[in-house]
Amino acid sequence: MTTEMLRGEGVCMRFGGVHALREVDVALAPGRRLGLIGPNGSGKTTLLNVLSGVYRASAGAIRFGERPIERLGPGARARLGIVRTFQHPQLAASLTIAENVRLGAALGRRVRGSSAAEEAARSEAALERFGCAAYAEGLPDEVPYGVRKMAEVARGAAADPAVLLLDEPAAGLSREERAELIAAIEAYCGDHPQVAVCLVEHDVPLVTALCPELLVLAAGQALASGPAEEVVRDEQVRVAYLGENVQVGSKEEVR
Ligand SMILES: Nc1ncnc2c1ncn2[C@@H]1O[C@H](COP(=O)(O)OP(=O)(O)OP(=O)(O)O)[C@@H](O)[C@H]1O
Repeated sequence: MTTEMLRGEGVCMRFGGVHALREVDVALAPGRRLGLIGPNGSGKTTLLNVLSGVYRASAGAIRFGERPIERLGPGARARLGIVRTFQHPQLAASLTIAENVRLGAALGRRVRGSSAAEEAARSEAALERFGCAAYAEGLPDEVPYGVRKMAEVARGAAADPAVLLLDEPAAGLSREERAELIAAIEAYCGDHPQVAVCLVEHDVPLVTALCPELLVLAAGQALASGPAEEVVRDEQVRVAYLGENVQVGSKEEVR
């Protein structure tokens, strides 16, 4: 089990004249559940991309434990156990849902040298947990959108990650599907207490039901971070993003 912390320090990302991230610090220690919130275009996806190696930061340091990993691409970072999911499922169209999830498990196998039997067990468990088992032999185009979204998370979970970065896994899901997803992520977290999870999500009651801590981005900058109850009361956060009536959610309320 990896016990390294993924850390971004002073992370900047520019796209031409757009400063998507400005001097953002983030630390994902083992077991941390961090909700990443903020207005549209505030830099949440960019931060996940920079942490997972999809983008190379314009400035700042990314470390995994003591090791600088800025130069590693997404594949190499995934092999270290830094795994991300995408808002729009990135499933291989020619592979079944089960085969897609097995790809995730195979990645975990390369990371940790686990056996083929362990890899198969992780795939089965992830398919079951994230409600995909009944659709396992379907192609992504043949299954409902909600199943594709769940399969995207299942594939990440099957990789046996040290750090799991989830980009809006609940976006576009029905109320029932969201409840199912929350229950599944919650159960996954309960069974994997060492995994650091960073969840990007606009629904604040949902994200705070799963994550006791929040990092708020606004215009690429960290506006606030800390315990969710404090962050949602923060005046700047309310003005920039939340408005007046947002409360933290409990797992029961969002079901
Ligand atoms: N590949 C890119 N090229 C140019 N600009 C980009 C690129 N990716 C992101 N941006 C810009 O960076 C800023 C942050 O975008 P990002 O997608 O990270 O925001 P976000 O907080 O995830 O938004 P949303 O909640 O809408 O998903 C935006 O101004 C966006 O247009």
